[in-house]
Amino acid sequence: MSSFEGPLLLPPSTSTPGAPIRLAVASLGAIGMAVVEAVQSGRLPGFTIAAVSARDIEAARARLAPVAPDVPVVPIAELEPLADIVVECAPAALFGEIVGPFVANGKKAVVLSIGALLTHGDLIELAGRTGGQIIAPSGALLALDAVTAAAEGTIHSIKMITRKPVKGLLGAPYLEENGIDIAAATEPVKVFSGTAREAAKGFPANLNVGAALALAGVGPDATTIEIWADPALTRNTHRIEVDADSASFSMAIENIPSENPKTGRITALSVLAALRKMTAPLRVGT
Ligand SMILES: NC(=O)C1=CN([C@@H]2O[C@H](COP(=O)(O)OP(=O)(O)OC[C@H]3O[C@@H](n4cnc5c(N)ncnc54)[C@H](OP(=O)(O)O)[C@@H]3O)[C@@H](O)[C@H]2O)C=CC1
Ligand SMILES: O=C([O-])CC(=O)C(=O)O
Repeated sequence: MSSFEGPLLLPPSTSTPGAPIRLAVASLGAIGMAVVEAVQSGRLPGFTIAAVSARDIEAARARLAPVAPDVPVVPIAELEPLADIVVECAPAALFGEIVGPFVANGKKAVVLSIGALLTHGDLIELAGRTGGQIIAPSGALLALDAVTAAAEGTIHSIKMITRKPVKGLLGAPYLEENGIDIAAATEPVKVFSGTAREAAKGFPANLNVGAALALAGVGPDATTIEIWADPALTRNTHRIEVDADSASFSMAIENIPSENPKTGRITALSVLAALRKMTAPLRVGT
């Protein structure tokens, strides 16, 4: 259930026709900073960074200074009036606080903490009532185009096997709650096998891709996830295996970590691609 308890069903606010689409970025970690840098460098024509939120406002101002010195850094609660779309790329616990005001006002939210969507169904319903939209880009995963297409028919089974370097999994609540110590692992260790719902709860900062796969396909209780800690790996790898009445496919991605070892570099690029598709005269892929 969402913690958001703000105003409901306000009329959508409109931006001036022809004006750039105003983005709010919450927060300024590996993904947020990469998005800000790309927009500021002109890689995404038609968009502007209107505001950013951060835990440490002064530190964020210092980080922005070389690329976006004029962009205001404000508390999360002040973002919505300043922007048309929010890019949610903060810790999952802040999801409702960030996304709620935008969808309540009929606006779009591009969300990365997709695991949090499994407990914020109310915000999806709210967006349905206000005309807002929650957009979950492919992020660090691949093949969601084929999974959504297959889900229009019947998917018999869907599974993801994730293998990460040890530092891509350290600190996950599931490991701590179950006394699983991977810090000294010298060979691959299977640390989890279960549903996407259980994986999202146990690995909230490490496995948003499992929730994305579940939401694209057959839901969090029918999607199976296996997680391995592999000390020999340098990349976060995800392999998905789908058996459907339209096709069978298996695909894998090897993500080069960003400055945050839990997060693949491709994730921020996926946000840019999703934003670009919103206004592009040609859209490729579902
Ligand atoms: N959908 C997908 O495929 C993927 C999703 N993700 C998810 O995207 C989200 C962002 O990832 P990433 O950029 O790598 O994360 P980072 O840890 O790099 O950044 C998170 C940012 O949030 C800030 N923050 C922490 N607490 C607060 C607070 N109370 N108020 C405001 N800001 C706060 C942090 O500030 P500080 O540095 O001061 O702590 C940091 O700047 C995460 O939920 C992650 O799990 C990541 C990868 C792939
Ligand atoms: O899903 C996530 O949160 C991050 C991830 O696995 C990746 O970047 O490869």
